Amino acid sequence: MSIVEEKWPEIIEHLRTEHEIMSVSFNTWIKPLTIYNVLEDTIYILVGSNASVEYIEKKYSLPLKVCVAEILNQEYEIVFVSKDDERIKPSETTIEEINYKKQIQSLADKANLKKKYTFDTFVVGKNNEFAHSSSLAVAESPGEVYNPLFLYGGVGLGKTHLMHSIGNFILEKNPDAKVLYVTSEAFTNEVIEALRAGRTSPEETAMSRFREKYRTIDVLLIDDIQFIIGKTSTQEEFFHTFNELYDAEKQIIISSDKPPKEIETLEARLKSRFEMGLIADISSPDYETRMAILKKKIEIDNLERYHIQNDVLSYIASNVKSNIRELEGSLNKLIALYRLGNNEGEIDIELASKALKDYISPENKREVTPELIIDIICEHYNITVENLKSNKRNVEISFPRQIAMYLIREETSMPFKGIGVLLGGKDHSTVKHGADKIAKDLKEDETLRNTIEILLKKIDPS
Ligand SMILES: Nc1ncnc2c1ncn2[C@@H]1O[C@H](COP(=O)(O)OP(=O)(O)OP(=O)(O)O)[C@@H](O)[C@H]1O
Repeated sequence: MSIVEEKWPEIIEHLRTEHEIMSVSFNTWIKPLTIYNVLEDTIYILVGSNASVEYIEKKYSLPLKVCVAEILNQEYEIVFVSKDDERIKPSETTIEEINYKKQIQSLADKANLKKKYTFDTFVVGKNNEFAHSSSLAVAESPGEVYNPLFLYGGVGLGKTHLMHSIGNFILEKNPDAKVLYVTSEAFTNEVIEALRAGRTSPEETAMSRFREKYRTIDVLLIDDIQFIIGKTSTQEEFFHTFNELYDAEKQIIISSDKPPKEIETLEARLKSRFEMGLIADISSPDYETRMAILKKKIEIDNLERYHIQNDVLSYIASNVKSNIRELEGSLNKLIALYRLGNNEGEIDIELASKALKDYISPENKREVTPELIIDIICEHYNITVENLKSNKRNVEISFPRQIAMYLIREETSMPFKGIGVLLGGKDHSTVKHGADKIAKDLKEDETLRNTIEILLKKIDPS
């Protein structure tokens, strides 16, 4: 049973309470809905024979999408289908294809790979063509051509996307390959945990399990290596992992914000290892590439129905220049604003300029604002901003929320009261308690210190 099916009763209950759906409506429209299938980021929902797909789509598609994201912490497209819909009468081959896709999906989950990041969805421009072709070569012949492959470039320019594309490509061609994508934060935290467990248990089983896990991999992708730098024990562990994998001709792919020689605190022996393979950089995209990326995103996310005109896209592409994550964020914000305004009229430049307000400051320089901190925390923990601002108490949400309280307080001059308002109406004492708790835990908890250090570098990379 997929996680979506497992959580379905909770999702519709959440929909019922959040949207105050009357029981007659709930029983007529929502209760009979069943999950037909979940493929990648799309949930196919079967509508009962007495209901109209169009009606349910119009009325409940968006609220349901939001509830799914809130409960599962992941966004899905929702597609309603009726029993006689062509899409659910698969031929023999499509059943096979579906099963194959499901198998690949579960392998990708194990490898920590996001299925949406593939070479097909990556737009190639002058800024990234070398990194792209090197990545493709590595994906086609892992361990054979460029080892290690070292990708570097500024924030939000597609390094992670390319790494996942390599991993997904390899798994698609060879489902038996042992692929593992890991951020250097996760790697560091695993080292810290294994060392801690080793100190309390004499057999040091945690450390040997850690080594066993990392040294039996065929393809190791390690993202944002700059964050392990300066931590002796982690560098040491990484050095040994690297050597073992390299000697066994296993593929290693590393990303960083700088080339190895410019990472000052990187140990010389690691620097020279990284320089043994191929180093490829990604720079900021030019205008044409930015336009192509916006168009690709419209295609992938099925946003054609908003009929966004070229002049509006061009306005976004001309103003958001140096970070593709922000380019995508501007488009999402534009659509969110349009929906909030009851979808009236056309999406025009005036609306686009409102959407861009948070993304560009006068000199196109990024300021450390509370909103930026919230965006970074949500992305880091893979949760939605709505969830962060909600009143949910589960630790997956409440912990990042407390981190937000702490970091906004530390990094901006916003008072507790203002932070509370920004975080969905929390009161002064809740915010103070959250921020104080993180400050206190930081003194004892090395893993938390590592995480906060990384978040701070993401907030202000300079
Ligand atoms: N060439 C591209 N084509 C399509 N989408 C892209 C491209 N480059 C980046 N993106 C998108 O931009 C967003 C940010 O990219 P990504 O997370 O890969 O950046 P990054 O370089 O790893 O950033 P960070 O330094 O923060 O780790 C992602 O949603 C990604 O899909």
